[in-house]
Amino acid sequence: MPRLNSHDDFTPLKEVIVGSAANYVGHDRDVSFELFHHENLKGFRSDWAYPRLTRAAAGHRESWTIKARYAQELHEDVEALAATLAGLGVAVHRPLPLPADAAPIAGLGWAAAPTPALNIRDNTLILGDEIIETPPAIRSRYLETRLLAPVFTAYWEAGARWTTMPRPTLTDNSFDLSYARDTATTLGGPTEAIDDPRPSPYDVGVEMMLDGAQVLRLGRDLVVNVAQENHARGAEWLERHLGHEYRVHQVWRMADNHIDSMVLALRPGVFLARHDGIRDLMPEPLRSWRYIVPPEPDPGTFPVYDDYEDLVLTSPYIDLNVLSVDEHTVLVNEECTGLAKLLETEGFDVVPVRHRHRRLFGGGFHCFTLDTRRTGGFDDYLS
Ligand SMILES: NC(=[NH2+])NCCC[C@H](N)C(=O)O
Repeated sequence: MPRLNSHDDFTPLKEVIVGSAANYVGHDRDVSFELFHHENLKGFRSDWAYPRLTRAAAGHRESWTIKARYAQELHEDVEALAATLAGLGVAVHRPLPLPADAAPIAGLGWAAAPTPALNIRDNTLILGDEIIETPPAIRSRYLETRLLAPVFTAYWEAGARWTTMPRPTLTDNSFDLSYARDTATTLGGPTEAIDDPRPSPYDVGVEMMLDGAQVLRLGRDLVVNVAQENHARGAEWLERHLGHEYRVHQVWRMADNHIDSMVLALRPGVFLARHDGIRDLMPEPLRSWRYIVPPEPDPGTFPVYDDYEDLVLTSPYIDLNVLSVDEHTVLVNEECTGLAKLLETEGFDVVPVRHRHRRLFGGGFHCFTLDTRRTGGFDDYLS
């Protein structure tokens, strides 16, 4: 195994981990899930269609089944993504697949059904030669990085540093609700009301939670999205851990959590951004970069889902979540022709890749991958 080296999202990609969609059967709609996906779920009208789910408020686990056809199609698309990357000469590593009959996992005072290591950008941050497992905010994802342990072990054996941020207990009282309160139209819903935390003997107060996908990596500069106190504590940990070598730029509420469908760096000096206002939310030294803004998403390019049965977890801007193979080559959803054309006009080579159910499973190509070796170094892109 060569050495872990990944400082950015755009220098030539040599090795990557591609997530696994195997056995993605459903979601446990507990308080941690409802809160994390609040922005996309708040408009979801199932609260009156599924009164039976109010049972969850009494402490039952409620699971939400994903239609087998969608899970199968997702699995096909993810396997094809891995094959495309391998075809481009990138060494592809994979997590362990979630077993078909995975038993629920348990923490102190809770249990949740695990989901596969699919959106692997979320729970790990690669900074140079260091693997940092970040503290999950969703209970069902608590052990997700264990499915990556064989790959991480191989990198560790080849000299990587391997760190785990403090693990949260994830009781109801661990969560800062302020972002959801400030932005929501309704709180709670069909399952567990997020603004009615139940006391637990394991309560430790508001905890550190930060996903790798809240961090944009640019060599020695990191842009970290902070939307509430859980994130602020995670960002503070990162600053103390990294010391003075890195410049950590906190941005306030660019998104509810992940920023990789808001802004991605395509090459030094060029961002892909959801809208031009992103520029003003970025740290001052990055406002002079060029911001490429794709055309508004075309609703006709998404599969038609059932309003009541299919949980839509992402915004229609999810196709902005591209993956760069180098400073000229970008993997783009084949349905997103507007974005592909624009990137071609800008001088990029576009590799179209199929990904049908990006709205059901929370991510696009950037979310589903974790680049472990690129040629770029600990560079200063601001000077
Ligand atoms: N790393 C990820 N899972 N990113 C996905 C972010 C999706 C974002 N919440 C949206 O609705 O567009």
